[in-house]
Amino acid sequence: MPKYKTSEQVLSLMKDRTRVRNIGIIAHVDHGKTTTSDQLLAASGIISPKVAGEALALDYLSVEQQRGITVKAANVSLYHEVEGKGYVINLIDTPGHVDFSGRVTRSLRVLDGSIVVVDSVEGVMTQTETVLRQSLEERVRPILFVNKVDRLVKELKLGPQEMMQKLMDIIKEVNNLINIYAEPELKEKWAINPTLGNVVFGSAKDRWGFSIPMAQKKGINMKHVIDAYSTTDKTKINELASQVPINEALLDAVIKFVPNPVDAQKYRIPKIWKGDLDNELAKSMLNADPNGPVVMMITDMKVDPHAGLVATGRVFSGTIRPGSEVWLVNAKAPQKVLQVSIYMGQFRELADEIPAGNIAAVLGLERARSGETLIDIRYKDLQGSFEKLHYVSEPVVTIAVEPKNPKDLTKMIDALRKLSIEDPNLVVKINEETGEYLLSGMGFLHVEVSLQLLKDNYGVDVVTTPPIVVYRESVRNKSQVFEGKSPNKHNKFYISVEPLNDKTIELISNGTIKEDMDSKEMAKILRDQADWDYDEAKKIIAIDENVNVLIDATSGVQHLREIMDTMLQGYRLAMREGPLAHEPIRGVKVILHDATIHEDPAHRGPAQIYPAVRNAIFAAMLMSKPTLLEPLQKLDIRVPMEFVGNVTAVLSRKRGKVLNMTQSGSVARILAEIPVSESYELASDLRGSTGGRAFWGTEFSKWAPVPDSILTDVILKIRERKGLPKELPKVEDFLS
Ligand SMILES: Nc1nc2c(ncn2[C@@H]2O[C@H](COP(=O)(O)OP(=O)(O)OP(=O)(O)O)[C@@H](O)[C@H]2O)c(=O)[nH]1
Repeated sequence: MPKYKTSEQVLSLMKDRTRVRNIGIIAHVDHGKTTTSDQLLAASGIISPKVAGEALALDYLSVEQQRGITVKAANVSLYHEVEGKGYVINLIDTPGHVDFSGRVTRSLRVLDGSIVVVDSVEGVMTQTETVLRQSLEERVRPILFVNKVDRLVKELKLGPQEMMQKLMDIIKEVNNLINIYAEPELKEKWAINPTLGNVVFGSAKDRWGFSIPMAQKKGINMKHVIDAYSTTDKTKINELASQVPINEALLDAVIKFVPNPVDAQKYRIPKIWKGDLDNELAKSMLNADPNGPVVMMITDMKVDPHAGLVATGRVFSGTIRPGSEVWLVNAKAPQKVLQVSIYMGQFRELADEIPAGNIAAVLGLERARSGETLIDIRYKDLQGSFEKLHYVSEPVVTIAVEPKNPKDLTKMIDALRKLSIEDPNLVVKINEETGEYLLSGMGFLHVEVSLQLLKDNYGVDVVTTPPIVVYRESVRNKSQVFEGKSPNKHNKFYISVEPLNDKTIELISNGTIKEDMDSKEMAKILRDQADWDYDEAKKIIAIDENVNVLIDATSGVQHLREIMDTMLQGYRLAMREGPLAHEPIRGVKVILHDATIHEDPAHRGPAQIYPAVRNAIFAAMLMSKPTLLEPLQKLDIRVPMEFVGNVTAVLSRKRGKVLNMTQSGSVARILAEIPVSESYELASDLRGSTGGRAFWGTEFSKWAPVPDSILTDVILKIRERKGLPKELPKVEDFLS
């Protein structure tokens, strides 16, 4: 029977850090995360067990309900007893669709364990791999839940032996991924092993589940499962649900295998804290000390129509209370906490204090954004912050929006601002030339869902342009050195460009190389891992957000030091809008060889320096086989063998490429890549051509050059759309 607990009881338990677990449920889309969370919630006594499974309590946004997918990460604290001892489990629901993977990244930061849900029929899919990799990279320990075991009986009609075989295959695949992605010292320790009990088999929908030790203890085996599904009568299924309730199986495993915050922070802090590990802040975090200085990481921001901004995150050290004065490391601002609370589904329950190791909602931090580090104000001089959150996807689809009713403009701008605070992966910009509001997201679905939120939550109806895919500009050759002159002709920069190699791009994208790191350390990594010349690598003076680098190869140029900041700003501005189509530049190494700078500051202001730097970079780019890069999407498709031909036909019509194809039984698995620009109607085309028999997942794959055969056409179309002259840019445009 579920134990019903009040929020006070939960709060008091949170103070005993050995009784706390922070977990999330992660999975490929549709494998059953929400149904699973829901069963756990029902069992904790927060919603009635009768409606669990239908109410989908964590999917509380109406847009999610309409689409049946999880968009927001909702938090809830659960209560569970093992051997007479009570525990608090802070559960974060994470979205499965890849367009929302930014939220998965943020949720994982506050967790110590993850329940990886895998559909027993579909098995391990691309996003299972992605989320498991993210989990392991954050040192968040996985346990496995093989869900929808009923389908093995009802749909595949497997016998006990075949069922076990199928389940063991999934376990093998998961262990294989753990072996690839876990750090060496964790590979073995974190490998899953069904006989120990860190794998649960079950059906979330039918509310039963067991690990092997639990099944042995209760005398249940696969034959009982097959029996339960061999009649239309639900009695036996219900019996199973009361003998081996899913919540008991999963929460027992969580309490046994997910470390408590004190144990977890010992190995997680060295991984996620960027700063001295010997100072008081770090020491207190390593011990999850509730009496130490407050250190908290904010991973989620929500706009509450009544309460204002609600910041949610994990307290890693100290105890946060109303009145706590904290320093916001990124915003560089002091703020005062007004209220603290814990989550009970969509509601917040006020608390007097929340100690280290727990997840808290905090009011009063108007200047905080996702990713912010809060430090007790008395310790603000002890520098340090949490490692930046690395997102696996980038905003690649953009639409322009305007309010249906022009009177709603202010309302729309305010709503867009709030949406982008809540979802840092949603980028809102104004097109300076046209005055349009541009909304960029990680895919078509992400943008569509945001528009619906705009309507549902803020009452703003908008008209939009069709979605536009975002491109990047890059080069394929090394250029000669070009001279860029300032309008007054007194300042000159001599610059060449060349492509960065793939390894360098990877090191910058995954945060291994950062502008603010020690230049010798950076040079060493680039030399050892990316074939750089050490001396050249040491001269890198800027790395911009779109993955380009600037090298200062000059020597003894007079006055260069004085204009360095202006020049860097000019470089960054140039990288934001390239010469071909004003799309951001990516993967380019810019080398400054020489310069002449006017001695009088009056003649070398930004209005002179910016265009000079830009002209030299752009002229060099146009002479080094420039190209556009387009985002590609990875597809993982499962389809009955007889439809393989139809699927590949759809793919090839959309400039797609099959990367790999394997067969298991009568089902084919096709891994493919297609340009995002071709993916707009992919869903209906795939469904249409397979009679609805294909299922698939998508994921951002990479940036790749637009084929030469359509390059000019694509450039001209973008230029036209942006109101630029409808002709290809020429080198002369940038030479004076
Ligand atoms: N047969 C069967 N279906 C299930 C089971 N659990 C969940 N489902 C169904 O699978 C579908 C997806 O379940 P969700 O819980 O919404 O999946 P999710 O992973 O949360 O999906 P997103 O919210 O889109 O990320 C729903 O139609 C569920 O009813 C199960 O144990 N057996």
